[in-house]
Amino acid sequence: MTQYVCTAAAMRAAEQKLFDAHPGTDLMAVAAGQVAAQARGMLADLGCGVRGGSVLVLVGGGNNGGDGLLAAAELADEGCHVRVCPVLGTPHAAGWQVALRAGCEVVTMEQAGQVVPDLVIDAVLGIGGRPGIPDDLARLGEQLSAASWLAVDLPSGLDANSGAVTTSLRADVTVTFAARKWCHVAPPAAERCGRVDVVDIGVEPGGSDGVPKCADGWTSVVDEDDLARLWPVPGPGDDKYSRGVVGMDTGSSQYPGAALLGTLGALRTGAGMVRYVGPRRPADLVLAAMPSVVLADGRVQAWVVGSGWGQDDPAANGRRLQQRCVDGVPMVIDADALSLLPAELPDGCLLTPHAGELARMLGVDRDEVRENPRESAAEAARRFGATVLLKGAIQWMADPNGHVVEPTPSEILDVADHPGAGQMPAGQAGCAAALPGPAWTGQAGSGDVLAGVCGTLLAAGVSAGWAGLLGASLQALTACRHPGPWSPDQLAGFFPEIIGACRRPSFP
Ligand SMILES: NC(=O)C1=CN([C@@H]2O[C@H](COP(=O)(O)OP(=O)(O)OC[C@H]3O[C@@H](n4cnc5c(N)ncnc54)[C@H](O)[C@@H]3O)[C@@H](O)[C@H]2O)[C@@H](O)CC1
Repeated sequence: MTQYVCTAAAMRAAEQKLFDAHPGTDLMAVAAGQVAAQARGMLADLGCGVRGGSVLVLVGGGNNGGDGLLAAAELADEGCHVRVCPVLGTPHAAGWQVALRAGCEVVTMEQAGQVVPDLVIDAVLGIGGRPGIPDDLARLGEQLSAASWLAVDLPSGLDANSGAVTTSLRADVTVTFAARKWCHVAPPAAERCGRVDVVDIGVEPGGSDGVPKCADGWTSVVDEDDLARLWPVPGPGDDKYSRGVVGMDTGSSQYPGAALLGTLGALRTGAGMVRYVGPRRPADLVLAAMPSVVLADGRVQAWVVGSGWGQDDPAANGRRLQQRCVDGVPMVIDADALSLLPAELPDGCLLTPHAGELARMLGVDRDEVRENPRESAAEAARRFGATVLLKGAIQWMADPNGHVVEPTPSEILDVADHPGAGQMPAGQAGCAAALPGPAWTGQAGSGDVLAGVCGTLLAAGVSAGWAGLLGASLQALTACRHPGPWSPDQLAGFFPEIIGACRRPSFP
């Protein structure tokens, strides 16, 4: 099911809403109970159990430390040998008293580094943490690396609102509250979180009106289950036409590689047929590399245009784009075609700019797009009347109405998975994010491949919004499964394996 990812501010607002509705709620006690439950499970998995186990709780000066102290007290009450170690600021006063009363032993950082416990609970910094940790804490983390680590809310030092990393602790398991934060899903931070368990503490996702909206910091982020559920798979009655014919009008004599990469993206993700209609040089290369590609013009269910056109002859590019608009089928409009958009596009088009291209489309500075990616994508979608997938570390999809209301998980579940999979419910405008991938995918040619993948999805009848989200998520997931500097064409070579595996019922 599509997951919601929230910002730290959104989480605080949701907590506040709960406090306003139910004054006096002791959320920290509930959160601590969940932390203690996780610790019990981890100690059982380690074979020592709570009574025979040893736990070290690293405690910060805020509420995250308070969670850790109350969890420490619960475990000590149950006979666990618990040491608490204040590492930053002054510990939460009430939590400290409770932990001491329960018999927790207080140790300094130096003492903590001398004995490796079964389990370390990292309750130093949570959503209130600024990125990075002091050197002595990083050293302690290394000294105790042989222990199992449980992070409360997030490994200390990560930024709740991004996948960026500086110095941080690492966890085998992270227990977080109500919803994932960006550091739990976006690499490379996500790799430091271990397994992330989202637990219910009574805080409901959503802003003041109870609806989880991008504008309030709640984003639907595609996950592997969505890929498994929504990727179009041919049935026994399908043929190449019903699966979808993708027309590629990409590449140029100067940039023939874009034609090859996009066509590869389309072929490796299930297009029934790919027609390539670009210039002679790329056409020869495409056919030599992919003999199933048809070079003749003809009926298509979606066009992919713009990748590798070059910018030498905008007038010719404009005519090229116009020619493809005439068919009236959905199009993926990429790269050099993005600056030439006509006043009216066919229904169901997907624009795939990166930040620089989106800045040019909107006539704003690139930094403005970088600082407000979601809003910029929404503005472009509204202005150009097409769905926008803004490429980057977090890939935002915005629908043409420029609204930021999202399909709810139940609405997503209702869609048939082929064809027409993932149609957004009528009247619902969407803004959501693709599953984030590693930074390795930020390389020349990735966008060309992605355009072809999205072309296959559009041709299969998937809506533009979901085509962008699923295409970008497939590329991210493939790069996660094959970490390292694989080139875009090599990653495209793994697409069939990833799609095949995720469609298997046993896929986790
Ligand atoms: N608001 C609530 O009622 C709830 C909060 N909960 C917990 O509270 C946490 C948030 O608590 P806080 O807002 O107190 O924030 P944190 O406990 O995450 O940290 C805030 C404290 O750390 C200091 N600090 C931040 N970054 C630092 C850095 N890089 N180096 C040194 N010091 C740094 C700040 O000055 C502040 O004193 C959540 O992550 C969660 O664990 C849970 O108990 C659920 C309920």
